[in-house]
Amino acid sequence: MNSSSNTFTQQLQSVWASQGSMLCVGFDPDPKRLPAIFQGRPEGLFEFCREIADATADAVCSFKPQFAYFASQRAEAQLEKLIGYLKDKYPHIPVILDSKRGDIGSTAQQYALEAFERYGADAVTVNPYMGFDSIEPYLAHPGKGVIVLCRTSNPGGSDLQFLKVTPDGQPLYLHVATLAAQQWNASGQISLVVGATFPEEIAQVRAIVGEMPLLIPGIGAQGGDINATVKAGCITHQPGTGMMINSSRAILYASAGPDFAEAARKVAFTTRDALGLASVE
Ligand SMILES: O=c1ccn([C@@H]2O[C@H](COP(=O)(O)O)[C@@H](O)[C@H]2O)c(=O)[nH]1
Repeated sequence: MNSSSNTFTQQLQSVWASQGSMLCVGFDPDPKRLPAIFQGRPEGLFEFCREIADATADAVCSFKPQFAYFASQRAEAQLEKLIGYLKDKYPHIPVILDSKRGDIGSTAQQYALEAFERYGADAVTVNPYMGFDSIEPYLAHPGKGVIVLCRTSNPGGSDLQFLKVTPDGQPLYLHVATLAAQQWNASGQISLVVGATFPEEIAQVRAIVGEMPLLIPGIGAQGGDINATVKAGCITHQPGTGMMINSSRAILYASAGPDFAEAARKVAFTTRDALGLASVE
């Protein structure tokens, strides 16, 4: 099925149904952790990620390359090639560029072109700290997904996200969820990032945003609880939908040996099945 004319949200709806998966595999290729056969190769990051994609594609609802792992290695061309490969070979699987952009409108326009035209991503992560005019330029790209940081998975996220910011004492992350649901999402392009490390907050956000898709990092290497996450983020009448639950390092580095792809596939399927089971229990 070619889904290039579908919106990000439509792509998600069909991939949740066709793949029966809420797993998002993240590409965070750390040169120091690549299996030996990829070390020192000019396109080692691309080749490693391609093997992981081919090994896990039938277990996922989305792929999420992390921009920093490519940019730090002067490997943006490999990121471009990877996303091109994913879109050609797996057009039904949405690709999220995780670059967490945030800047004034004129610069945000350039970041939006970078994500959607240079890289051809279906969605991009953005930081809402600079307000709606820093998010609007991404929404000018019809059908593309704009995934706004809300309650991040890291411990330091509480430093700012827990601050009470409204007269009735709403913390910042719930205020972001409220703005996203009530003011920013007229076009239906917005999703939110909520960490699996904070299931109570996932449930609070879900109560505010209805059926809005949630990108949930934090299972696997960060130790988030799969059952608690799925129960907190589920859409009651549509089990198996509503979430892209990301795992990067636990899948990428399941083995550092020649069996790395097979090991990644095994972890991806075990994770997909655990997510599926939790959604129907
Ligand atoms: O709150 C956030 C937002 C983004 N991330 C990103 O997700 C992956 C997590 O990787 P793991 O190896 O599965 O821990 C990574 O790319 C982060 O940049 C996040 O972890 N938390």
